[in-house]
Amino acid sequence: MISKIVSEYKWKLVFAAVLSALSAGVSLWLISMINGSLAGAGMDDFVLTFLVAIVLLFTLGFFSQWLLARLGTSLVFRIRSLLVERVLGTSYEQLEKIGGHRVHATITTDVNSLSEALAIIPVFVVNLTTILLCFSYLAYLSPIMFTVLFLSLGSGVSLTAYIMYRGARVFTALRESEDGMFSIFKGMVDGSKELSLNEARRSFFLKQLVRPRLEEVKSLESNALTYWVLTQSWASTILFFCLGLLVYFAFAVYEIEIAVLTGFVLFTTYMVGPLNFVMRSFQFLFKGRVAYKKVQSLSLVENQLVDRVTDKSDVSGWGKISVRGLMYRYEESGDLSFSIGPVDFEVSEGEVVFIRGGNGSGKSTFAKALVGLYSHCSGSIHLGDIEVSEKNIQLYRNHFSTIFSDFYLFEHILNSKGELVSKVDVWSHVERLGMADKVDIVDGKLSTIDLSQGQRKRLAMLLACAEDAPIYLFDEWAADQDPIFRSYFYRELLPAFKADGKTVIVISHDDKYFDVADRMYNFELGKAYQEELAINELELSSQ
Ligand SMILES: Nc1ncnc2c1ncn2[C@@H]1O[C@H](COP(=O)(O)OP(=O)(O)OP(=O)(O)O)[C@@H](O)[C@H]1O
Repeated sequence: MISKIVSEYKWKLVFAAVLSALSAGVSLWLISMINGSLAGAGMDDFVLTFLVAIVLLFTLGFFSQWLLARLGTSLVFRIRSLLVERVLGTSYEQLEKIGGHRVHATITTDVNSLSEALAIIPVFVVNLTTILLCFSYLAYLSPIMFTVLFLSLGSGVSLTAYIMYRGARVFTALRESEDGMFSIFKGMVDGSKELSLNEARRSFFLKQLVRPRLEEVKSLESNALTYWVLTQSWASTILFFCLGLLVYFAFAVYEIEIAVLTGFVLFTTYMVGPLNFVMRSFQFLFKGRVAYKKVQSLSLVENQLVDRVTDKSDVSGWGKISVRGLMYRYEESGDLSFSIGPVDFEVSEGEVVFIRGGNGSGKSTFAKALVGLYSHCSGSIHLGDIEVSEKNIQLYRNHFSTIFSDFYLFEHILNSKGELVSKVDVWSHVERLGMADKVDIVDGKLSTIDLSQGQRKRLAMLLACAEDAPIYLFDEWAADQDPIFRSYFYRELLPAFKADGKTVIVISHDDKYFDVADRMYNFELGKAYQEELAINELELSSQ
């Protein structure tokens, strides 16, 4: 991802670096001009040349800084966009493994660190070049004095490098700890009801979870900052130490012309700025490196088709979905890892299929695998005669509209082509779902989603109906409905969907309505059993 961004911004980065280098070059020119005057060079053209240099310094300095500021904001925009595209392109399975809080932390924290590091690179290179130019000039001025400067500065910089290395390790630990902090913040927002209500839990949460974690972050942060402040102060100190050494050397050890010594003093003093910048940059570069590793560790996938839309109503005539020997295991350490399968399952076009089973028996896990959310399954899924594979998985997924028990209700209502619906097209669904007096649809958007859980589920069904996919999958949808609407769902809505040619897969604990099913599967400990006889039994019970 970074190489892609760097190649996109290559010329802008180079241009900013060239402008900054020219600006630094003009500064050096000014200093050598002043040094020349101090050494007794003529003053004939001094004023004019000096003024030209000053104007150049301002113009180049302004444009290089302005360009870099714009570059910084463009980089944040580009990295953020790319990262969002990658999150959207990455499978649900992978995101579930990563954890929402880590993705969120990366989008907010790592993007800034990465763009800061990238934006600083041109100025870093320029300052480093300035230091090298100063060195070359000083080496030319007096090789012996330069050797003294180089050796003293070199040993100081080696010590700085060691301090920075230690500091970088703290930054990695700090970033890991921040992930934990974001997870706690997520719990605080998601669990605000429970925390507001329950004093003991709130106190435990604050004392045992929040404070220790914040303390840890604070201590790591101040540790890291100590290293950087140490580096900064050391960089300035070492230069002045070198200056003193040079003066001592020039007078007491080795007789040096005063003009040469002035040159050394001027240039070494000038180097304080660039050297400080280079030292300060390491903090951002190290942070950027940690952020880069963090982004890489998420294994987000580049997906060129992330904004493609296929008309869902075009995916008809599929006949039958046949699942054979499907197995899936959650990645977890130890013996506690749950797995489903081998599962054999079938659903034909126009059927209403029920899935039942105890809590934790694997119904939702199977449903996610069935609709193509879990790709690392063994066994096979056939859509008609076609085997579902990596190549056609999105086409397969387009057959489904789902409402899982942990669904997210989006505000915008889209049709099968992914366009915003008009109110007249979907209002009959709103009425059918008993929501006409609760919401309106304005420009394809729900007027409100601040509703009860049962009502939000009805709106989720409205969104599913608007999408017009051939297969609906409802995971314990009726669990939050009142008895009247629950009965309406099983007795009226499901048959109506079937009459409209839809295929419906329903995960349900409502044994009172199992007679609605054309086919029924029972899950136990991750295994599925088709129940032919149970329907007859339930028909009796419902009479
Ligand atoms: N994200 C996950 N990571 C790891 N394991 C999981 C995850 N989600 C579920 N499991 C495991 O899978 C098991 C089955 O969960 P699943 O949600 O499929 O059950 P279910 O039959 O739908 O239950 P319920 O009727 O309570 O909704 C759980 O007991 C748990 O061990």
